[in-house]
Amino acid sequence: MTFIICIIIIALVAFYIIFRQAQEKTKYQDNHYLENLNKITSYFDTIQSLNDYVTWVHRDQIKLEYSPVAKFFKNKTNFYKKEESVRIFNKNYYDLDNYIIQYNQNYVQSQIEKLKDYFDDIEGKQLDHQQRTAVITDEYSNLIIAGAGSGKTLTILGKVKYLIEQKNSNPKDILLLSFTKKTVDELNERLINMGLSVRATTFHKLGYDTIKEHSTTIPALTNENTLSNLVKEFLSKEIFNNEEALEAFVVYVACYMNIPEENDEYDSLGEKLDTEKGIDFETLRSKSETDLNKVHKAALDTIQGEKVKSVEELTIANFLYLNGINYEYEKAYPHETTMYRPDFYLTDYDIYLEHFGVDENNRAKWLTPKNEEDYVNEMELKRERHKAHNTKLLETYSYYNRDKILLDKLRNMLENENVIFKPRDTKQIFQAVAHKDKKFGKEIANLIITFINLSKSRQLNFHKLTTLFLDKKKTENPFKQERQELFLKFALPILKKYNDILQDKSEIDFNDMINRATDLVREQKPKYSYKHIIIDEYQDISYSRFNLIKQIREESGARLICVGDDWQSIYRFAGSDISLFSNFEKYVGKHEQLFIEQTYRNSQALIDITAKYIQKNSKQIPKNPKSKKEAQSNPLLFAYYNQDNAEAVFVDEIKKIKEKNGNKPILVLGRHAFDINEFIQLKPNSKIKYYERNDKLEVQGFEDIDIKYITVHKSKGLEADNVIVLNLKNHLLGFPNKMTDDPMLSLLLSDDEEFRFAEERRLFYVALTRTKNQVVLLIPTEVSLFAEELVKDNDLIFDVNNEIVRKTNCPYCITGHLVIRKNPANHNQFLGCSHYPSCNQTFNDIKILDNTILCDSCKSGFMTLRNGMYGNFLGCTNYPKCNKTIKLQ
Ligand SMILES: Nc1ncnc2c1ncn2[C@@H]1O[C@H](COP(=O)(O)OP(=O)(O)OP(=O)(O)O)[C@@H](O)[C@H]1O
Repeated sequence: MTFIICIIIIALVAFYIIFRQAQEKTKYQDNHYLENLNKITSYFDTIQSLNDYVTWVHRDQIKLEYSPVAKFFKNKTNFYKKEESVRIFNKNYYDLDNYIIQYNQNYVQSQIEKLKDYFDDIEGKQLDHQQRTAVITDEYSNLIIAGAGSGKTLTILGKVKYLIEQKNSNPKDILLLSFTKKTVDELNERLINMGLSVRATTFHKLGYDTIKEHSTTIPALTNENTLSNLVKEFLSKEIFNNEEALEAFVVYVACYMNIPEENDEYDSLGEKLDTEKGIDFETLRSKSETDLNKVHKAALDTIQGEKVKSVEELTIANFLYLNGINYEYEKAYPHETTMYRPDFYLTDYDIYLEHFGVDENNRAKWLTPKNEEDYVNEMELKRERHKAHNTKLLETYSYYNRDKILLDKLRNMLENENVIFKPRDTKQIFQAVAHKDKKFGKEIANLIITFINLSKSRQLNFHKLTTLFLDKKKTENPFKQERQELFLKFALPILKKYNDILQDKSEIDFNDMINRATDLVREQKPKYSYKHIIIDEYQDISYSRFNLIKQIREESGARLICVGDDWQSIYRFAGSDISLFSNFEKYVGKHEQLFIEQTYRNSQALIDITAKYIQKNSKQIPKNPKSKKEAQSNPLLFAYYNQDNAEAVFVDEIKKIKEKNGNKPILVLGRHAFDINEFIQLKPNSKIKYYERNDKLEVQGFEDIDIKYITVHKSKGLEADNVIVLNLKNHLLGFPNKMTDDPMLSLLLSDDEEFRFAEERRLFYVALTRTKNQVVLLIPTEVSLFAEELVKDNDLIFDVNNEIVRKTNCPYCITGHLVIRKNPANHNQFLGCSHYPSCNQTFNDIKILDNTILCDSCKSGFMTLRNGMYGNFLGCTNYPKCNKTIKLQ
């Protein structure tokens, strides 16, 4: 029995084995299987034969091509024993992304080694490692992020040369683009010298050529001043025929142009005052009522009219005036003998108005604890005074600014007191003001131009802009909403008029040209042979230019190489949008990011300062620029001047540069073209002469030095042995120019630029990085925020003798400094704050300037010499409120 069972089992096993073998045989001879196995071989051939940088597009093509094979062999580990290749395939295919990453890294490295000698001589220079990597790396989209003076142009030339000579590219298949005629000319000159037949072109030429080729009608390009002339014309004449625009314009300038910010937004009162400096604080009432000035002239000994001390006060004063509510500013409170001047007195209602710098918890955190305590006590005292004399006091607070509800609150409060609003005729106000102040509202002209350029670049017409605004409206605060609404009421008619004019004349502007070209490419889908599109100065890209390139790529499948420096993006006014750079991924998807950080122009000492300075805005891409260049001396120098000695100081700086550097060229840079005028005397024997025709500055006694004067915008891409930067002034039109960063623009930019003066900071960075040696900053009495910041952040690099470092700061507002003043009544000298009247801190003892010791107990007084029973000692100027003393040996 057992035997029989054994036989059966053996037979079953034998049968099973034979069955399995037969099954295996058919399995391995199955055509489908064999086909797929063959494809594995072809897959490996493809992988083995890769001999170029592999883009993700190419990689995905491979993946797609072999996906049926992959599906077939997925999880089929039982094939592994017989066919090792299936195992290897499964491993490789499902890890292809990493495989290609590794492959590309090896490829770049092997090319670097193989082509060492080749890259040792590009235009006679040895490319550095990052430059070589950038040249060889050839993803479908590439962003090469460079530092100033890091050889962007050399890298681009190296790339073109490499593609043609090493990768057999046809020169016609390379589209090389730059923004200005100047940079294109420079590229072409160098390409010719290198014997390369690729030619660079501007975006405009590309747009124009596209239209010429694909359209039957070729419109004329409008004069570049058409828009600015129209804006000027509209604001000075036509606005009077458009009631709604006129009303909006006056209200905007009066109450909305400057945005009040909560004191807590700043580290100190002084920082707020510094930021607001340059704003015209003369009230609308004073500007439109000439009689008022006469009264003021007599009473307050001022010819400057009614000037207030802060943005909030200006907003309140103008709001009252526009609504026909009579007021007196800082009128002495009549019920007491002590001097108390409430901010506003509403004459027809016997109401006082005070704006207090506190938050919702009655705190003034921007002051030192001691000063805060005094401030809050003072507020309480004011309230008690009004209670005692039974006078009505209305209060507004700094925190209203944070929620942007200052004017709303004010309106409610006044209505509750039955104050009657009798809005004045804005046309009359405008005419009166414009008659007296020819510049009234003119600062807005440039903002309107930028606004129109940006909206045209984004192809936002009248309708789309209104929709966009309504969309954003939901998220904006009431003040900003109102502000935008007003702005659009006068900006949109200008935009409409501009488009109408162009249409009537059958003209287009640069933005139209690019947009039209984009539409043509989209509609007609022309065949392009481009394999590479290289964009120089990519940080200046606008939305419309980007779209044109995107469209051309869709038709050509060309690889994109964008080379730029986001730290140097300075053409927002012409429509450029930095988020196309900083959010590259969002616009192009997968891409390779490369850096070139070795700087050949500036010294390491200068880079340390400038890199720290620009990266304070955390939205700038972090970089680690390096230089092998040692500074000969301080890389940054400060030279102070005033109205009377401007010419002499300028000439003296030229002399000093010559003593140090001989006759090497000097580049003088202004924030605005007119900045140089301050140094040129309007008399025949002026020592400085400026020839606009060729940007030449002739300085008496130094005719043998090549000195050029241009604006920082024009200096982009240039370098010089020495650089002088003018107009480091804290003013609306200083450096920073405070008009360029208006929130109206963020409506049109893809990404809000929240950092204060972000565009101007980049502009200043461009100015600082033009030099091969030193930068001299010419600083007038009102020191620019940027110059102050450099001093504050880099105190070690400046001479201790430097005037700015020796200043004694005011302990109340922190950034003001103490200056000697004279009491007109008794002629006694005392110390006052340079921020007076906005900061009215004083000290009687002027010796504080000779030996400044800030009290470490209250931090708001200074230690001064006192006589006591037991001899001399130092005591705090805040005694008796502060008892701090220091014994003297
Ligand atoms: N690999 C290199 N070796 C030596 N010098 C170099 C190298 N690369 C660039 N340079 C030099 O560095 C200087 C700066 O180069 P370039 O003007 O091309 O810089 P950039 O990046 O365009 O500067 P920026 O953006 O500030 O205008 C030039 O004098 C250039 O010749």
